[in-house]
Amino acid sequence: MKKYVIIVAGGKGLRMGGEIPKQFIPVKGKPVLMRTLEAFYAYDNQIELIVVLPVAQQDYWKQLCVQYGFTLPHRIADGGETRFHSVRNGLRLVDGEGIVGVHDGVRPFVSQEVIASCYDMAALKHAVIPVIDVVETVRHIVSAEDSETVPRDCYKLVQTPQVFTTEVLKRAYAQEYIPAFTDDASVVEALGLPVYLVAGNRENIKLTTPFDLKVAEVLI
Ligand SMILES: Nc1ccn([C@@H]2O[C@H](COP(=O)(O)OP(=O)(O)OP(=O)(O)O)[C@@H](O)[C@H]2O)c(=O)n1
Ligand SMILES: C[C@](O)(CO)[C@H](O)COP(=O)(O)O
Repeated sequence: MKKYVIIVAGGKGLRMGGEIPKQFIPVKGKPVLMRTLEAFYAYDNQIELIVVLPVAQQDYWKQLCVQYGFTLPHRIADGGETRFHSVRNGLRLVDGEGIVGVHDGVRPFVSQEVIASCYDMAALKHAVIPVIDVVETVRHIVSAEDSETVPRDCYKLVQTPQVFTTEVLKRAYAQEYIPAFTDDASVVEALGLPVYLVAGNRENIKLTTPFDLKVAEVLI
């Protein structure tokens, strides 16, 4: 079955701050986004790579590709107002039937095992996401004076790639946007469909703050 991945890199990176958008920051000498694309190409060199970037950054990305000799074939879609809108723009370039993953451009440390298990299970279950255990105690906060410990086994941390049959993801993204759509699973669930969980890898962090960049330098 044909495979696609939509790599979303259309955000503003406000929590990271800095001069360069976080997806272009070099980690051990190579921009994060290139490392992310390479992870999917290493999994399957026939996978169709779709990169979502703000219109204003697309020329810069093309320059970086020349500068770094980056030649993996990929198509570019325009970033949108939210992650939801960026995914929807990327999905417009998915033209056939198959399996489509959505992955954050700023998660370069996804393992080959996790990519493979998400795509393998998606063919059977239609909607699959990787999750990891919560490793600290969790409190539910009502107010500064009113909070309580909750059972952490009832919660998981959600990663990407989130992988679906193309039919399911296209139907999901035809819905109206609501702010509760923070990932692709939440969009698919709004159709009333179940989402299947597989084990993620703990290194698959989302580079969100400057602290994460320090961790990234030691993960390579
Ligand atoms: N309009 C948007 C917003 C987010 N993303 C992408 O979704 C992923 C996860 O989002 P996050 O890490 O929260 O990125 P930003 O929205 O850029 O960060 P911030 O909230 O700090 O501005 C990132 O790869 C980001 O580029 C996107 O493609 N389009
Ligand atoms: C999609 C996601 O990476 C799953 O963990 C995450 O929700 C995106 O980050 P955001 O902070 O919600 O934009």
